[in-house]
Amino acid sequence: MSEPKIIDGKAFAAGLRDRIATEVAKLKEENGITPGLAVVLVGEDPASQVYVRSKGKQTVEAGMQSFEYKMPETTSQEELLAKVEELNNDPAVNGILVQLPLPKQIDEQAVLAAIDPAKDVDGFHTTNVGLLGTGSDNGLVPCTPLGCIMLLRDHFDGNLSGKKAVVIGRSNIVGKPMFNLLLKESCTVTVAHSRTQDLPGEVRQADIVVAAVGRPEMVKGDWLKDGAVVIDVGINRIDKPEGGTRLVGDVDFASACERASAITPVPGGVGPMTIAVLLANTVTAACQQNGIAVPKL
Ligand SMILES: Nc1nc(=O)c2c([nH]1)NC[C@@H]1CN(c3ccc(C(=O)N[C@@H](CCC(=O)O)C(=O)O)cc3)C=[N+]21
Repeated sequence: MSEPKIIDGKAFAAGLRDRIATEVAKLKEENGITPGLAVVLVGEDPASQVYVRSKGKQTVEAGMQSFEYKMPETTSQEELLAKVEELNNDPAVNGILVQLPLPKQIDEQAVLAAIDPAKDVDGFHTTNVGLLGTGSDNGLVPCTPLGCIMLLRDHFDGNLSGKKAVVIGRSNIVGKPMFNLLLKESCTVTVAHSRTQDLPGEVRQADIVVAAVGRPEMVKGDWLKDGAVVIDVGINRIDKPEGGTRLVGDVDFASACERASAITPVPGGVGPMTIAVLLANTVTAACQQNGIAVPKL
């Protein structure tokens, strides 16, 4: 194989944000609506604070309103549910994201269930999960998997039909919605996980490999079929031998480059797409709430 194409998620996300900004300007001008996104962060996790800050910055850059709520690590479930209820009832808020994971005294499912499905820009509410699972176009779709699909559609000029895809990982946040989205694109989809018997053998069949296991550099290049397209969802911070840390994906990038025809890097691949799609979902939510046709982004 020659060198693979590096799928530049960072550049794609920048283009997507430009298209979002154009749509937001139109919504303001033609409908008098400024979409608003509320992000709730419970606790002090430094990585989460970084993401929340970039979400806020990019929301404002796209011309939307950003509301940020920082709550202490000791917040009770009752207090967080009260905040969610307040945001559900706030007409300036079109999208609500409660940053995960939550502290252990809080039941994550109870909080996700409390978010108004129409404002659920993460797409984690069972109503939206069900809409995606039944092939509906009316729900809100989780940001990271939708970002992966956008990169794949772009790479394959919109046609994924009949491709064999393997999704590694079965989380509610990435693996399961990714399965549903690939199925909707008429791929033949296998979901592999920690109990899969012959993971390299499953991966070897795939035209498209989506790795979302959270294990640094687990997927090796010699598992891949020649010419496979690799989407690496992992973001793992590992120690460098010479000191300091670096980010790596769930795929061993160097060896994967010897087999893949295209691959997303880490950083600069799927990660930047996640926030750009969150902004897109906020526009979608604002349009759906106001009976306006959802723009194609
Ligand atoms: N309810 C909820 N929804 C989320 O969408 C959500 C969440 N909780 N909790 C935390 C994770 C993490 N997350 C990322 C967003 C952007 C990058 C990103 O932009 N990464 C860049 C830079 C990475 C870096 O330098 O740290 C990259 O991969 O190139 C990564 C990770 C959203 N999350």
